Amino acid sequence: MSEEKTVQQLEQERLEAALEDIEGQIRGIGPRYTGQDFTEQMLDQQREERKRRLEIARREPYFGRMDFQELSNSINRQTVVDEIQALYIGKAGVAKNGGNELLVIDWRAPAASMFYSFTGGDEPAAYESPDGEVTGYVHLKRNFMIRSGEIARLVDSYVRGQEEGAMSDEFLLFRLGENKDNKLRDIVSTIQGEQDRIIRAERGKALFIQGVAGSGKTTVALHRLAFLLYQYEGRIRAERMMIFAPNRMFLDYISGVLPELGVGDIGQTTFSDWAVELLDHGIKLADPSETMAYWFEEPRTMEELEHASGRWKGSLLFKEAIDERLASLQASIVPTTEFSPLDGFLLTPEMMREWYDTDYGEETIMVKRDRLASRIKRWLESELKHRGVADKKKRSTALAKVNAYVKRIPSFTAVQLYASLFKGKNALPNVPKSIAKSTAERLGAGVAAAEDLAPLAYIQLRLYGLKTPFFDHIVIDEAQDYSPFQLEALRLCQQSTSMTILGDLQQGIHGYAGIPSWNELMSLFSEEHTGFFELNRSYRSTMEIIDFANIILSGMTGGVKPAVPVFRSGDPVETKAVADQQWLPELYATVLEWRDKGEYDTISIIGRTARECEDIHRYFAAQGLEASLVQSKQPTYGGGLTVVPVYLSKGLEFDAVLIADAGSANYSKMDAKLLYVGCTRALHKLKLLYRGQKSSLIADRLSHS
Ligand SMILES: Nc1ncnc2c1ncn2[C@@H]1O[C@H](COP(=O)(O)OP(=O)(O)OP(=O)(O)O)[C@@H](O)[C@H]1O
Repeated sequence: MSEEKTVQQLEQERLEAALEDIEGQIRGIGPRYTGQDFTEQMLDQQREERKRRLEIARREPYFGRMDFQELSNSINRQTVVDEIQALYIGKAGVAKNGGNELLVIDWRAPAASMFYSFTGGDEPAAYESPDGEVTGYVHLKRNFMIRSGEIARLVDSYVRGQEEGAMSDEFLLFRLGENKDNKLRDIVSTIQGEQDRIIRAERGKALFIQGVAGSGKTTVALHRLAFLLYQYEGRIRAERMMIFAPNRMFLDYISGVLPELGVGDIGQTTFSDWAVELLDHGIKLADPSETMAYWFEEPRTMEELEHASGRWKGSLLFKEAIDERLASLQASIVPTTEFSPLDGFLLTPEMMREWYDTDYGEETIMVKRDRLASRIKRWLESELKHRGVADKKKRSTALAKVNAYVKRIPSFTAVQLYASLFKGKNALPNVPKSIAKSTAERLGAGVAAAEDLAPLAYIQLRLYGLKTPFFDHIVIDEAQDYSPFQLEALRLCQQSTSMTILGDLQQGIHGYAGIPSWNELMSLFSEEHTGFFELNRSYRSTMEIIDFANIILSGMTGGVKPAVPVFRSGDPVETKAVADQQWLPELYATVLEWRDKGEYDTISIIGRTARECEDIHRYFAAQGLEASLVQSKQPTYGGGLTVVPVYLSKGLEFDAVLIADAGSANYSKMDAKLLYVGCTRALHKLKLLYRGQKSSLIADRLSHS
C-alpha cells in the first residue's frame, strides 16, 4: 500500500513540474536576433522581455497559493458555486508552455489582490476585476519560501473551517525576524492589507502617506511603481517615472527593490541633483554638509528654527512674490512703442502683443520671447520682399536696426531673475535683510544653497519649461523635509497630477526646511485630486524597541501617533551609564560582544554629530576594527559595521543599533525626533550608552544595567 503524500511533497512535485515548464520555455526562446529588420528587432525585444520574466520566475516561481471558489450569479440570481481553483502567485505571471492556462499569476493581477486583502473568516471575499466585482470563498492561503528549486518553508496562514477561520502571522513574523544586509528588499510575499490598498490606489492623485518609522513607506512606494506600470501598461512608461530621495546613499540602499520586482529604467534622483541639471549646471550647489553642520553639530533654538531662511524661501508667500515678478515680466516684455526700421515700415505694439499672447499662448515666458524675436525678424524680411526693397545698404541698415531692437527685449536666465530679487533696484522689499545679503553674495559667486533650488527650478520651468518629457508619476520619499515650493516646482513637471508623497512628521528632523503639518503640502492640490493614507503598524523593529521609541516622542505636542508594533518580541532595550574615559572602550567592547555572538549581519553605532562619529571611527581603527564611517556626500551604503551620525541614518536600518551617547548634553527636549530616528533604525537589538546625565527624553525609562 503506497503511503499518502504529505502537503510538502505534493507541493514540491508541483514546483518541480512548474520549474521544468519554465526551463522549457527559456530554452525555446533561442538566440538573439542581430539583423537589421525592424519587425524582427521588435519581436526580439518582446522575446527578451519574456525571457527576463521567466528568469525571475525560475529563481522563485511563486511565493503564495490561494484556493478560491468563485460564486457566479445566474440570471435568476441563484448562486452557482464553481470549482475550487488553486491560484499560484509570483513576482512574474507565467502561462503554461504552449497554452493560455496560467502557471503563475502576477502579484499585481486583480485576482492576486485577494491574497493581500483577505483577512480571514468564512464570509465570501471579493476583488475588483476589469469586468466588475468577483466574489467567492477562500479555502486556503499558503505562503512558500522557495530556495534553489526546493520548498524551504511552507506555512498555511488560513485554512477554511480551521480555528474559526482566523489568519496567522507566522510567515510574516518569520520574514521580519530575518537579518538585513546592505539593501532594502521586496516584500511581495507578505504585503499587508493596509499597504496593499496604497500600492493599488488609482494613479491620478497626489497620494500622501503618513507612516510611522518602519511601516514600510519606502518599500510600499516602490511596489506601487511596479503596480502602476503593470496596471497602466502602455499608458505610463518607466522612463517617465521619477523617484526623489533625500540623498545618493539612500538611492543606493533602495536600488535593489525595483530590479527584484522586474522593473527597470525608473529615474532616481535627489531634488538637488535634479534641479542643478534642470538649470543646465548654470549654478553650483553649495556643500550641503555645511548646512547639516550648522543645524546638527551645535545646539539650535526653536526661534532659529522658525526664522530659518529655508522656511522662508520654501514658503508659498515667497512663491507668490515670484509669481508677481513673473507676471510683471510677462506684462512688460513686449515693447510698448512703435518701431520703424525703414521709412514706411511700421511695427506696432498691438501686433507684437497679439503674436506674443495669442499665437504662442501655451508656451513659457522666454520661449515666447524668443519666438517673438524671430517673428519680428521674419516680419522685416517679408516687408522687404513685399515692398520690393532691393537696395543692399537699405536692407542691411534695416536688419541692423531690427537686431538691435530685438536685443533690447528683456531676456533672463533663471539665475539672473532670481538674483534680481535680492539685490539691485528691483530687489523685493520684504526679504529679511540677512537673507537678502547672504543669498546675493552666494549667487554672486555662482553658488546656490539647497534652499534656493526650489525657487530657481520653479523660475526655470516658468521661463523655459521642461526640456525632458513630463513625468507620468513622481515619488517623493521623506516628504516631510520638503517645502511647499519644492512641490510647486515638481507640479510643473506633470501634465496631470500623479504623485506618491510619503514621509513621517515624527521624523521631521530638518525642521529648518520642511513642513510642520501635511496640510501645508496637501492644500496645494484640489480635494478630489488628493488622497491621504496612514500607516501606523511598524514592521521593522521588535515590540521592545518600538515601545521604547514611542516613549521618546510621548512628551511632544501636536498629534503624535505612537507606532503599533507587530507582535515580535526580542531582547529588552538596554541603557547604560559610562564614564567619559570609559566611553570609547565601552563602545568597542559592546561591538565586539555583538560580533562574537554572530547573530547580527549589520551593526551600527549611531552618533550625535559627525565629529563624535569620527572620534569613534578613529578609536576603532586604532584597535584594528574596520568600520565604515558614513558621511554626508557618500554615494553608497556598504552594510556590515557602520558608524553614522544620527541625522544621516534616516531611512536606513540595521540588525543591531548602539546609540553612542544618549546623554542630556547630546539630546535635549528639542532633539526628540533625532533620538527617535536613531532608535527606530534597529530591527532586533537596541542599546544606548550615555555620559553624564541621561537625556530627559529617556530619563524615566528603567535602566537595565
Ligand atoms: N509587509 C511587510 N512584510 C515584510 N517586511 C516588511 C513589510 N513592510 C515593511 N517591511 C520591512 O520593514 C522595514 C521598514 O520598511 P521601510 O524602510 O520601507 O519603512 P519606512 O516606513 O520607509 O521606514 P522609515 O520611515 O523608518 O525609514 C523593511 O525592512 C521592510 O522590508
